[in-house]
Amino acid sequence: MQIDKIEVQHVKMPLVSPFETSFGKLLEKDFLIIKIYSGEHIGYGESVALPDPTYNEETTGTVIYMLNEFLIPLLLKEEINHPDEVSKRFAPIRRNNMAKAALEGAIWDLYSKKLGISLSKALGGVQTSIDVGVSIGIEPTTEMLLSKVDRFLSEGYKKIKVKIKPGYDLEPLTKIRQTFGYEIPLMADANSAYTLADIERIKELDPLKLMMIEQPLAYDDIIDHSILQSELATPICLDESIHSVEDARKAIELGSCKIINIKIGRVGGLTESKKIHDLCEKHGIPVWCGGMLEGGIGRAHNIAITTLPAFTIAGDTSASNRYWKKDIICPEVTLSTPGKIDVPSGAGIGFDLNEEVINQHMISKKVYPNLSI
Ligand SMILES: O=C(O)CCC(=O)C1=CC=C[C@@H](O)[C@@H]1C(=O)O
Ligand SMILES: [Mg+2]
Repeated sequence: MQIDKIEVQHVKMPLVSPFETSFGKLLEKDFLIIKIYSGEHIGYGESVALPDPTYNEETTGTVIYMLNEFLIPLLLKEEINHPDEVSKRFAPIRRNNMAKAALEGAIWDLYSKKLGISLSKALGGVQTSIDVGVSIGIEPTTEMLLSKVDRFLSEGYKKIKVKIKPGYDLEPLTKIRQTFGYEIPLMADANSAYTLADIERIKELDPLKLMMIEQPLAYDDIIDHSILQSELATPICLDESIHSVEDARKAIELGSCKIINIKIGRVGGLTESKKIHDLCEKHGIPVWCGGMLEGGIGRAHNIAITTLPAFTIAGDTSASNRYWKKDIICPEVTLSTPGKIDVPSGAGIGFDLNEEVINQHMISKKVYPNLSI
């Protein structure tokens, strides 16, 4: 695939409502749109890094730096024939997975557009519509939390994920169970807010019969999680600790989790996501696609990977209007039937870009001509 030029657009969009986790509050999201031009086709990618290094070590700023100094020059060095070659080409560069995934995602989109097939099909996806859930931040009051749960349940979302932290855990979750019952698919995400010293407190959540508790312990741990999982009835789902198929293998071998959340950006791209999916499928570990409050391009990539068979649990990929007044793609992502998103059948990600929205929120744009041509 010949690359004619690469464009990186930096946009900043306000969220429809603040999103608070155990590590901070987000009012807007700044992110990068990657466009890779090749003949008559353009492949689209999105950097999902947050503005601050609080979820992981990357930020939009570090992604810009890595793209500029290392990854784009490496990508342009020699022709790529298949998207799987991108992660191999980037392998000498340590971590910076979200920067790598942003470019690799655009190459996957380009590749499937050149073949005239959907990204889902190019990845080996089988589902034509996917179950989706919603992630709810730490809310200022229990009433506000309950009203959000109520709204999202009425929209049919198939998984309600609630952010927790010490002091904001048992009580709000119990209130949700008392109000909506034990049938609703409820889980909690702690974003590493606890340590093993909190084991008794975490075990108090077991009677709530949560689908899972996501990343209760340190962002870089799989040892303590294995100890916790051996004492906890609730399945642990790892998010922050899994950066590669190797991490997943070790976590599965240690018994650190029973479920894995795959975020394309966190693991360095779609090729690695597929590898983690395949490994989990082999070991009977269900997976689901985590979200990073993506704009429409990232959302479209999430939809495509979720069509693989072991994605048996609804992911975080909610409709565009969960986060945006107007998304950067057209059509926007909507629920086709309650709690479901139809997988687009058009070539590549299957969505066009809404350039008007992008231009309205654009902070800067950089163009990289392929000087080797
Ligand atoms: O709806 C989404 O995109 C998921 C939002 C979400 O839960 C998260 C986004 C970004 C960082 C974290 O706070 C978090 C997560 O840990 O899964
Ligand atoms: Mg998480």
